[in-house]
Amino acid sequence: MSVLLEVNDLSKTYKKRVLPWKHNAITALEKISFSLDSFQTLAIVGETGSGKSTLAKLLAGAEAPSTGKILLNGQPIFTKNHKIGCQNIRMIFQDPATSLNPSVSIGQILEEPLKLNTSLTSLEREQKIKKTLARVGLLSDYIWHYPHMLSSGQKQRVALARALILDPKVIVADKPFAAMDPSSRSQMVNLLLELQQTFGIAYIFVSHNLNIVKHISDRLFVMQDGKVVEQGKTLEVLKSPRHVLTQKLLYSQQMLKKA
Ligand SMILES: Nc1ncnc2c1ncn2[C@@H]1O[C@H](COP(=O)(O)OP(=O)(O)OP(=O)(O)O)[C@@H](O)[C@H]1O
Repeated sequence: MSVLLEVNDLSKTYKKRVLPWKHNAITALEKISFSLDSFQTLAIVGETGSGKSTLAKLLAGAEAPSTGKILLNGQPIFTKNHKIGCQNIRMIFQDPATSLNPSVSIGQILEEPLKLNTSLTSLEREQKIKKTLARVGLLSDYIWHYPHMLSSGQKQRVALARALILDPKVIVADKPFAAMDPSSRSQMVNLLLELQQTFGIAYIFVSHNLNIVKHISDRLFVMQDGKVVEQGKTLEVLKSPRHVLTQKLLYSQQMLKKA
């Protein structure tokens, strides 16, 4: 049987205009290959500008890769069938304040992916929205709320509901807790773990927070300058980091804790 997600030689080079007639190539992500199964979480950490968000965006189909393929259950997605990719790999962004349209109600935000990707009737969509809100711990009344009426933790739950609503196999979360207070953050971590246990979702989790990464992930990639410089089982990498960058990240996290 094939693995859930297989990534082969995925890379991204951006062209940046430096003069009106001249572009420089920026390799945001060098060729990367890996696989991930249901119930697994891969965490990605690294320095600022190391290519973490680029990898997340490529995996979620938000950007086209320069090279490489993404296979889901052995089938190429995004290149051949964008819709299957969009349904099965969903993304949660860093800042729900900007990723949720402020002029649209929560009900409409959650209905949009259903309208675009399913043939559910209006009543079925409403039922699915209420069920999904309950799954993320929000009352069905939230359908009538607007993003500005919610706390940052509630907004991120709505963003999670929007990701969950199509019953995806993979969720890519790009620094999803960066704008949250520690208590809402730990509630969200527990919620993500619960959802994984129940639905077998695979997570790709980009973060700067090694404590969360330690708690939530099975495997870890450490990135620098568009390359994975260290990888392995999360607990082993964090216990005996071999690369100097991993050691540096651990050291700065420990210093932050002491401060
Ligand atoms: N649309 C773009 N056009 C040009 N360059 C880009 C673009 N997006 C990212 N880059 C460049 O690619 C590199 C990797 O950026 P990326 O956002 O993936 O890093 P990151 O590891 O997620 O950083 P951070 O942790 O600060 O969010 C950086 O040099 C960045 O400037």
